[in-house]
Amino acid sequence: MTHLPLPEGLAERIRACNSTYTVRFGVRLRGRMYSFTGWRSIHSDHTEPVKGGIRYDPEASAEEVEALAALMSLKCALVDVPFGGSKGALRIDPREWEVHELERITRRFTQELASRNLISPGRNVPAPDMGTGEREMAWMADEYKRTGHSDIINAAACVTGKPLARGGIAGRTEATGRGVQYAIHCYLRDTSRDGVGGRRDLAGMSVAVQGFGNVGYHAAKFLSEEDRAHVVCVMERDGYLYNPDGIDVEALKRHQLATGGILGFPGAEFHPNSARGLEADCDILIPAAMEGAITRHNAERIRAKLIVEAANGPIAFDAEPLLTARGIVILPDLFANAGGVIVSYFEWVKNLSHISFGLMERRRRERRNGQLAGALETMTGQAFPAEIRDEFLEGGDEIDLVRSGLDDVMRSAYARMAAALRDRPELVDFRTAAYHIALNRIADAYKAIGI
Ligand SMILES: NC(=O)c1ccc[n+]([C@@H]2O[C@H](COP(=O)([O-])OP(=O)(O)OC[C@H]3O[C@@H](n4cnc5c(N)ncnc54)[C@H](O)[C@@H]3O)[C@@H](O)[C@H]2O)c1
Repeated sequence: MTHLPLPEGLAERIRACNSTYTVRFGVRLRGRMYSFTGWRSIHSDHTEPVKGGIRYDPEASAEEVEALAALMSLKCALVDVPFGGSKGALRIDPREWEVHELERITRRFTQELASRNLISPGRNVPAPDMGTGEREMAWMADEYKRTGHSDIINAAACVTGKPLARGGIAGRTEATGRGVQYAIHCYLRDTSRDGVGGRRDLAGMSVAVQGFGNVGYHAAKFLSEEDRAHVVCVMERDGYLYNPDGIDVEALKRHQLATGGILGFPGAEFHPNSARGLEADCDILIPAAMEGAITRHNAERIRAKLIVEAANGPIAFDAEPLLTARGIVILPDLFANAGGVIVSYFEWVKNLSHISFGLMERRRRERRNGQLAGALETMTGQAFPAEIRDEFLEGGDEIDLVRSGLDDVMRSAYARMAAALRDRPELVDFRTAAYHIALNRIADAYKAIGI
């Protein structure tokens, strides 16, 4: 916080997590009792509700959850969504349990959280993260509704990332991957920077992705299908695939779903040492799996010109200077993977307002296009033929509203970082600029309420 003079004590106040709850509970499964440990950490409740995903991971720990909760506070402040930061985890390997067992465990975990106000539409709103998805969110929302702690009218807003049929919003599942794509677009549009090796068009650029789960798969899909980038390398737990001509992302997803891994995929060369894929020849590297993937041990061998942090904290603290010294640009996690929390905010607002966004968007377009059609008819003195008029008046759907909203918020956050970098030369890179903006916002909130 050396670039940000704060009143005495405030930096300390912001740095520390407000609270971290450990929950331990038992579930009777397979004829015996199994014990589970989980956490929900609240970093900063300067704005409520607090927000952050829940991950299912056998390596989860309280320290990791606290660090991720702090990152959520910064992320929300940077992109200007009105949430404080929180994060949760359950120490479990979801692949070891049947679906009906996972459901019982998740429902029991939800009861533990609900009894401590750690899941609540107005206080604390979880979302999916590593190892969880819309299925777990649907179970959580349903269980929350049944607890005595439920705010029944707004119960659906107690978690985001739900399936559409259970109060979710169009585009949430792919929102983080979509945000990664928009983050890259923002960077390439910025003419004050060099682009990627002097290039600004994603078509033909080579991309490597670590982690082919929710975030990694969607980012790879949009970049290859819509921007015509070549996804040349995909890393997963079992190894990495490399094809300099580009990997068929959809075919690989089908293969992964059918076999549980990427081994045996016919469209690329397989290498068993997964982490070596980080060093593959590519323009853009997208780590989208776990923390600390890039360390001081492999940083010197990274060949990408741009690293986009789709995962939280994929670059170790001491690896970053080694990368930036070589001119590698980093789009930091609090910006690059904010798409999830941004669209979560839309979902939360939708649940609380009890309004169908699709309907709203259709009405808005109908009004606007109706006025336009009227003006054109007056100018030309001719009425539109009925079928053309109908097509012209046809409204968009919820997904259009979500995408344009996400794009808007990402562009604004990027513009704030770029302006900070331009106005304050001491902020040397995007991460420092992002931290500066976010910490300022949080500090202002604390100063306003008096600490
Ligand atoms: N889901 C979201 O909306 C969201 C939002 C913001 C940030 N994130 C972050 O993005 C990252 C990925 O989250 P996700 O939701 O896509 O999780 P996910 O569980 O859907 O996917 C993670 C993928 O990474 C793979 N993986 C795990 N260990 C690996 C390793 N050592 N090498 C290569 N691959 C490995 C897994 O097999 C899995 O396919 C996490 O850091 C998460 O915190 C997710």
